[in-house]
Amino acid sequence: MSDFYQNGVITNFHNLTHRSVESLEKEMVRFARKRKMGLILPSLFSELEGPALDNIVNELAKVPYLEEIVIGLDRADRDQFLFAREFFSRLPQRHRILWNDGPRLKALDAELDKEGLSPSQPGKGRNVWFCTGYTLASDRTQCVALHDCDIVTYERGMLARLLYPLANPAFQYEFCKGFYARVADGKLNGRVGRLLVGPLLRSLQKVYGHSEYLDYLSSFRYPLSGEFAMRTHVLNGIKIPGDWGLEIGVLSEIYRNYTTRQTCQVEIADNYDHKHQPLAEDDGTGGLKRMSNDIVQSLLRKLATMGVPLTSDSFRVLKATYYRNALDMMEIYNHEATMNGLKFDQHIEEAAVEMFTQAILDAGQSFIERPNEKPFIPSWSRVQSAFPDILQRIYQAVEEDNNGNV
Ligand SMILES: O=C(O)[C@H](O)COP(=O)(O)O
Repeated sequence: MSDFYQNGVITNFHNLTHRSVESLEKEMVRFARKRKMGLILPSLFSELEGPALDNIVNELAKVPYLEEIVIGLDRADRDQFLFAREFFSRLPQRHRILWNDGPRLKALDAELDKEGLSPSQPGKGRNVWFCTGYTLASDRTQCVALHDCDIVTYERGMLARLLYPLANPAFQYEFCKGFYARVADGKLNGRVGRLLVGPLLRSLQKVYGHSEYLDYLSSFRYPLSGEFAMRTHVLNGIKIPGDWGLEIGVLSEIYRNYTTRQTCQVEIADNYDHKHQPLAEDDGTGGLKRMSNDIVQSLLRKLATMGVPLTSDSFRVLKATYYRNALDMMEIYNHEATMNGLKFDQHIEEAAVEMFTQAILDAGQSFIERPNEKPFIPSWSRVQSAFPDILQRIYQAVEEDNNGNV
């Protein structure tokens, strides 16, 4: 059983009673009469061939309260898209697949690009962005959740818990973030969350001074979790980074647009495991090195927008402060692992910290050299002012891809 600690910044929902999924779903079905619910699944075609997604789809097929499922499919050719249509056809809920690499969506993307409104670099952020556009166009839901497709420990109670705070009409929340402990195979996982983001947030406060924004980010127990949910109208006004800074970027946008009383986090699972990426970029996706660089850049760019003066000298101080903090945290995790009878490999952990230290310097350097690079993807409200019919056209393209000839 979890504790019932509240940090005083945002609301924390814990799993105190291990309430059954059936009991939660019964209530969710009732809520769905007033607040219809959707789900966005950003996916790579390769995930359709992996072990996790098959189980996720089987679990989702049993969910009785979902109005719509929007699947963003990246890196799929025509045959793979047709395979995906078949793969997801067992879902009884209304569902649509966005074939991001297909000719219809690519043509729309090219039009947006001419106005500088396209999320140029491919990645999860871009995939999610198009799915949010479709969700707004479809206009069938009042709240929408999002989760990754590589969760090997998925069970549908995670989704019910994630959506509950938004679905309950008696609650005032606009945004909800999932948290859990990433413990699997007898060890602590979540290397970037544990060894980069946690100590970096503390170090930023030390180097640049106290900030309510950093307090807010630090109050999330798993700021990098890919599981979050919001009221659908929130999607209109948020600008997200197109890369691995997506999760932190979304938290920052929520901070800018809503009060902390409208923000909550919920414990969604007892244990969680997912696909692990290598530290360095030897698998073509950039590994944790690219991920950490994107995350640090997203944080730095946000701090700059808040008037924090970022200089090369301060990055060197930040690097040294982070390194000390990270080693201290590592020792704490070592003790945590030992007491819980888990393995702890100090060499692997320290190698990760060294890589993250370099990522901080590299991200700082990129920020100084190219302050305008990696801009946020524009909000849908801006895109609609340039292309008033864009949402209908995305909707139409997706309908044709899903129901017609491709
Ligand atoms: O959450 C994280 O820190 C990253 O996604 C890496 O996770 P992993 O260490 O569990 O692979």
